[in-house]
Amino acid sequence: MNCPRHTDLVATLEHSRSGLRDSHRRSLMRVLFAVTGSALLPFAFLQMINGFWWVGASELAASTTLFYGMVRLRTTPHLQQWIYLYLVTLFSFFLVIMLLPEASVAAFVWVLMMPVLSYLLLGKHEGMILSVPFMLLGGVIYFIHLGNVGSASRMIDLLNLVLCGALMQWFIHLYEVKREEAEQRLVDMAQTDALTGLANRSSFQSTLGRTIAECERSGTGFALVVMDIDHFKLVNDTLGHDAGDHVLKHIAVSLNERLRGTDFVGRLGGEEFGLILRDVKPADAFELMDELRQRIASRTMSYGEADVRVTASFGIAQWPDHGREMETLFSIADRCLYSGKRSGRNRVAGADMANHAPARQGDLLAGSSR
Ligand SMILES: Nc1nc2c(ncn2[C@@H]2O[C@H](COP(=O)(O)OP(=O)(O)OP(=O)(O)O)[C@@H](O)[C@H]2O)c(=O)[nH]1
Repeated sequence: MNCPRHTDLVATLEHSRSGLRDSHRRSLMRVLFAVTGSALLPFAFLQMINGFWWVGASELAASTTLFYGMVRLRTTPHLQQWIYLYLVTLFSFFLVIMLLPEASVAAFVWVLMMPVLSYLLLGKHEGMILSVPFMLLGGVIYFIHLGNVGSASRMIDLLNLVLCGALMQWFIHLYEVKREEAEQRLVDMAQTDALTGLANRSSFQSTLGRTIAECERSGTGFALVVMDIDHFKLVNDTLGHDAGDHVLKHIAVSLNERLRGTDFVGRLGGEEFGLILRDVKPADAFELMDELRQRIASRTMSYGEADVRVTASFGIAQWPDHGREMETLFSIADRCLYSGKRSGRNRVAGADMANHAPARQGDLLAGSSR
C-alpha cells in the first residue's frame, strides 16, 4: 500500500488558536511591530515639543524595543508570549494616554482596536479574556474624562463609545464563533469518508502515525488490519452501484459495532477498510478478526427486493513484531490480505499465522435477486 505524506488536520487546528496559522500571526506581528514602532516616532517627537518629556522618552524607548522585537519575531519559539507582551503593553499604553488630563476625546477610539487585535491574534477565548477588561477600563476612564454626564451632549458622547465598543466586541466574537464552526466543519469533512461516515484514508494514516508514536512511548503493542470485501465488483455489476454503496455502509456499521472504544476504523478507499486494534496480542487480534469475518459472512443485508451477502478477507500486521514504520506495517498487512485472497477469500491472515479458512465458503451474494 502506498502511504502518501499527509497533513494532520487536527494537529494543525490545535496549533491555530485564532483564524490565522502561526506563520501568519508571526508575519502580522512583525508588521504591527514595524507600524507601531514607526508610528511612535512622530508621537514621541510631538510629546516632547508639548513638554511631556517622560511620555516622549517612553515612546522613543518603546519604538526601539519594537524594532528589536521585529527582528526577534522572525525566529522566536515564544510567539504567544510576544503577542501577550505586545497587546498588554499596547492596551496599557492606550489607557495611560487616555488618563492624561489633556487627552483628546479622539484618543478613546483606540479602545475599539482592542477586540480587533485580541481576537485576531489570540482567537475567541483568549481574545475575549484580554479585550473585555481593557475595554471596561477604557470605558470607565472615558466616563471620568467626560466629567459631568448630566448634559445631553456628554451623554451622547458616552453612549456613542459604549454602544460602539459593545457592538464591536459582540460582532467580532460572533464572527469568530462562526468562523471556528465553519473551520471545524471543513476539518471534519476533510477527515471523514462521506459515504460511510468513517475516517478517510488520510485521517486513518494520521491516527496510525499517532498510535505508533504513543506505543513507542508506552511500550504497548497494536495490530494493523487491512480488510477488503471479496468480489465486491460483483455486487455493483449485479445489483448496481447504489447496492454497492448500501453494502459499504452496512459493513462500516458492523465494524464499528464490534470494535472497542480504543480501536479505530477507517475506509482506506473503494471496498478496503483499515483497523487499528490497540493493546492487543497477535492471537487475540486474529481471534477478533475471525469473529468479525464470521459476523460479516453470516449477515444478510436487504437491498430493495434483494438479499445481499458478502464475505471479506483480512490481513493483520502486528506492531512492533512485524515492523515499527507505518509503510512496513501496511505492506505486511496488504501481503497477508492478498495471500488470503489467493487462498480462496473469506479469510483472516497474519504474518506469523496460517491463513484461517472459513467453515463454509462460496456465500457470495446468496439470493441476490428474487
Ligand atoms: N458502490 C461502490 N463501489 C465502489 C466504490 N468504490 C469502489 N467501488 C467498486 O469496488 C469494486 C472493486 O473491485 P475489485 O478491485 O475488482 O475487487 P473485488 O471485486 O472486490 O475483488 P477482490 O477484492 O479480488 O475480491 C470496483 O467495481 C469499484 O468500482 C464505492 O464507493 N461505491
